[in-house]
Formats: sequence, structure tokens, C-alpha cells
Amino acid sequence: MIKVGIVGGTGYAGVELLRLLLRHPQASVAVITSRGEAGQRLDALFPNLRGVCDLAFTDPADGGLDDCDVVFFATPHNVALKTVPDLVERGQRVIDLSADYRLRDAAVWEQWYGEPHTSPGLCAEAVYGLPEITRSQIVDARLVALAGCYPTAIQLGFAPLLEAKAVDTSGLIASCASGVSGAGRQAKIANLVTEAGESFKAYGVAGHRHLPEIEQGLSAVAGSSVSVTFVPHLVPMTRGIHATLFAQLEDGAPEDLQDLFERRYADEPFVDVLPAGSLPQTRSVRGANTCQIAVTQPQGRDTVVVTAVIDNLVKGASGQAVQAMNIMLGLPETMGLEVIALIP
Ligand SMILES: NC(=O)C1=CN([C@@H]2O[C@H](COP(=O)(O)OP(=O)(O)OC[C@H]3O[C@@H](n4cnc5c(N)ncnc54)[C@H](OP(=O)(O)O)[C@@H]3O)[C@@H](O)[C@H]2O)C=CC1
Ligand SMILES: CC(=O)N[C@@H](CCC(=O)OP(=O)(O)O)C(=O)O
Repeated sequence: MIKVGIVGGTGYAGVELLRLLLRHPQASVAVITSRGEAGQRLDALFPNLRGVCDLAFTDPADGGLDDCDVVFFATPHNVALKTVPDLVERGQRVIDLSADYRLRDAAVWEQWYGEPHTSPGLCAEAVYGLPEITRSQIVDARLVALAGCYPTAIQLGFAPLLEAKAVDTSGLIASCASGVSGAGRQAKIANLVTEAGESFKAYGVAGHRHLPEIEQGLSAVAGSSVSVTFVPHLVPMTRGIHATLFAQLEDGAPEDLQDLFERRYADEPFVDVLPAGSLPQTRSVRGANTCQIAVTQPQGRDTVVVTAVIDNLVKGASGQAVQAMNIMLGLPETMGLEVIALIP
């Protein structure tokens, strides 16, 4: 069995990791941390774990991660930065769900995250964790910087078009909406039912911290600089991201975009290209590690519209983290992830 540690076990991404790992046939959760709930049994905080898990939270300052084969960080930004270098040095394998190592240039990270980056050397070594694009590099990675939630949906949606050099890379547009769990479990007035409910709003229009990550990833796929206008929205639902992606087709683009997408993702267990004429909805992927995608060319004109949905906590975070772990350890990629989405 693989001994696993989770730093940040009281957050939404942490408890989702637990939901998946407690049923993973090859993983055994040895340590799960919380500063605020140290000593408390997990099932006291999360009653869905009664009878499934008799672990208690430990304080991250008390150690315990040394014996783990794989350590997941499900912590806010600028937390993994402080511990990951030591773990990696000791030969432990780390999957960081935060953005601490996602940007290859630490100076760009500092600009967007507003803190000094204390281990810039590891940014170059960290492997970006989006298996459908970086799988071969994840195999031997010591540190996986897991893709963000919006960046996952956006990159999976645009990748086939960019790989085929089918679209103008100077003017991609991504209009996306996220459920409220994307903002984490910490109390924030903006996320109260009374504030976010019965409402729909854009945020971060002038510049969201996922923009440099999205442009970095898409530029790597395209092999040239890609420019994106990214507008996120908050939608009053618990889970889910819906991405509507727009691009202008170039002369010489493949005629049959449906075929392009179907061929690109034919062997991907977690990407489902819907039949022509169907459009995805977030409820079809709730709880599952699936990205559903549709490609449309409205009225046969030169704008292509891709719609993509994921569960932000699964394919956008914890499911993708387990997928990366499976790849790193040479396990079947779908192990522990064969969960069917919840309807309704
Ligand atoms: N929510 C989502 O949809 C997604 C989240 N992510 C990323 O995953 C990470 C976790 O997100 P989420 O679960 O939503 O966040 P939450 O705010 O819900 O949880 C954060 C967790 O980190 C712990 N924590 C906070 N500060 C520290 C610290 N200094 N040292 C150790 N532990 C700490 C908290 O526990 P305690 O305070 O008790 O120690 C808590 O368990 C973030 O980086 C987020 O960006 C990525 C993709 C999607
Ligand atoms: C609705 C909401 O607030 N979403 C968060 C993004 C989700 C997240 O956790 O970001 P990472 O994927 O980078 O970890 C935001 O816009 O900042």
C-alpha cells in the first residue's frame, strides 16, 4: 500500500481527496493535517466519514509526513512553498494542488500572488499536472504542480484546436463560471447564500491569477505565444465549472472539428467529447473526474465555440491529483476514480 499524507484536510479539496483516497485500492491515508482541528476525529467534522475512517487530524507543525510516500498539499497559496523543498529533498513525492509551483517563472508568480517566491529553483523542476497534456513528464516527477480548476477546463477545451494550428492564437476568449466551492471553505461574506444566491456575476475581469497559468499552458501546447481574454463568473451552485471558449478559425483549419476533438481524446478515460449537437452541463460531471466537451461552429461561420464542464473539486483538483498519483506510481490511471457522476 502507498502511504499518503494530506496537508490541509479540512478544506473542500482536502476532504474530496479523502473521499477518493479512502476507497483507493492501493492507497492508505496515514496523515491528514489541520491546524484548527488538530486532535479532532475526522468523522466528528465530516459525518459522511463515520464508519469509514477513524483518523484524527494532526497539526502540520508536529510532523508525521516523513513516512509518507506521497504528500498532497491542499492548502492556500504560499503554504506548500515552505515545506515542499525539504520533502522533495528527502525523496518524497509531492502533489501540490495550490498554485505555488504552477508558473515556471517565479517572478511572474510573485507579480500575481503578491509574495516572494522562496524556492524559485523548484519552479523549473516542477511538472505541470494536467495529465492529458503532460502525462509523460508526470511519470518521473518529484513534484507535480497540479493545474488549476479554470485552467483545466480551458486548456482541455482549446488544446485540440491549438495542436492542429486551427485558430488565431492572438485572440482566444474564455468566459467561465464556477460554483461557490471553488472559493474554498473559509467563511467569506461574498460566498454567503444571501450574497451569492439568486445572482450571477463576473469577477477578476481586469486580471485573474489564473490568466498567466492559462497562457503559459496554451503557449506550450501551441508552440508559440497565445493571448487569452479570461472572464470568470460566480454561479450560485455548489460544484462545477462551465467554460465557454471562443476562437477564430484560420485558413486551412480542419473541416471536421468534431472529428478533430474525437480523435484527440479517443484514448483519454476522463475526457468525453459529446456527439455533435449535444452541449455539456455541469450536473453531468458532479462528483466524477470527467471533463465533457462539445465543439460547435455556429452557422458554419469562422468562430468556433467549445464548451467544457468539469467538477472543480474532482477533475479541477482532487480527482486530477489522484490521477497524477496513479501515473507517478505506475498504477492504472483510472484506479480509485471510477466514480459515476451524481444526478441530480
Ligand atoms: N476549491 C477548489 O475548487 C479548488 C481548489 N484548489 C486549490 O487547492 C487548495 C485548497 O483549496 P480549498 O480546499 O478550496 O481551500 P480551503 O480554504 O477550503 O482549505 C484550505 C486548507 O488548508 C489548511 N491550511 C490553511 N492555511 C494553512 C497553513 N498555513 N498551513 C497548513 N495548512 C493550512 C486549512 O486547514 P487549517 O486552517 O485547519 O490548517 C484547510 O484545511 C488551494 O490552493 C486552492 O487554490 C485547486 C483547484 C480547485
Ligand atoms: C469561485 C472562486 O473563487 N474560484 C477561485 C478559483 C479556484 C481555485 O481554487 O483556484 P486554483 O485552481 O488556482 O487552486 C478563484 O477565482 O480564485
